Amino acid sequence: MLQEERNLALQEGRVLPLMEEFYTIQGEGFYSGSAAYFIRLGGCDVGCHWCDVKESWDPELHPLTKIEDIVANASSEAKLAVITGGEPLMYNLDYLTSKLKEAGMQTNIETSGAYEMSGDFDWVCLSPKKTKLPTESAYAAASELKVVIYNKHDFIFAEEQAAKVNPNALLLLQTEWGKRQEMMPLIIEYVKNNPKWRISLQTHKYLDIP
Ligand SMILES: C[S@@+](CC[C@H](N)C(=O)[O-])C[C@H]1O[C@@H](n2cnc3c(N)ncnc32)[C@H](O)[C@@H]1O
Ligand SMILES: Nc1nc2[nH]cc(C(=O)O)c2c(=O)[nH]1
Ligand code: SF4
Ligand SMILES: [Mg+2]
Repeated sequence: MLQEERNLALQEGRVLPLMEEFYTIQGEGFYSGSAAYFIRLGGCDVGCHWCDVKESWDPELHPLTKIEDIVANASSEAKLAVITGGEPLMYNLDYLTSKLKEAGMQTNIETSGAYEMSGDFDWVCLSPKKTKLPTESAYAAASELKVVIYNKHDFIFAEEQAAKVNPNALLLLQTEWGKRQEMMPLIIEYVKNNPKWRISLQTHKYLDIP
C-alpha cells in the first residue's frame, strides 16, 4: 500500500497497529473470570511510570493489520472481545467494533479515556490517569471506573474521578502490581470504610496466564 493509502486506512480505522492478540481469561474488573479474546493495539502517549506494557507505547513497532483479519481470528475463538493497548482510543474504533458486532461478538474496551470515545462498546472500563485526564465522552461512557492505587494520594484521586464519572459506573480500586504488598492492606481498609468501592485484582498475574 502507498503511504497515503495507509494513512487514510488508519484514519478510517480499516487497519490498526496490532501488538498482540490472545485468547485468555479477563483478569480484571466486572468481567474478571470470563473467557475473552484480547486485541492489543500499539501506541500510547499517557506515560504511566508503572505501566505493565511499555512495549506497547511506540506505534511504529506494531504492524498495521487489516480489521477483517483481526475479526476473523477473534470470532473463530471467542464470543467476547476486549480491545486494549496501548491506548486504543488514540484510533478510530468504529470500523473495528462494527465488524466485531457483525461477527456476533460482544465488545469491551480497556481505556484511560484520554481521547474522545469512538466505537460501539458493550462495556467500557475507564482507568483514568493523572498525566492525561479523561475526556467528557469517556466519563459519560464508563461502565466501570477502575483506579490504580500506587500511593495514598491515589485514594483522593479515585474520589475526584468518581465525582466526574456517570453515576451508573461501578467503582473499582486495583493495586499497582509492584506495590501490592504495601497497598492491598490500605485498599482493604478503604473498601470496608467506603463500601461504594470494590476491589479489582489482576487475577491473570496470580494465575500466571496472559
Ligand atoms: C495496560 S492498560 C491498557 C489500556 C489503557 N491504556 C488503560 O490504561 O486503561 C490496561 C489496564 O492495566 C492497568 N495497569 C497497567 N499497569 C498496571 C500496573 N502496573 N498495576 C496495575 N494495573 C495496571 C491500567 O490502569 C488499565 O486498567
Ligand atoms: N488476562 C488479562 N486480563 C486483562 N485485563 C486487562 C488487561 C489489559 O492489559 O488491558 C489484561 C491482560 O493483559 N490480561
Ligand atoms: S495509559 Fe495504559 S497503556 Fe498507556 S502508559 Fe498508562 S497504563 Fe500503560
Ligand atoms: Mg494487562
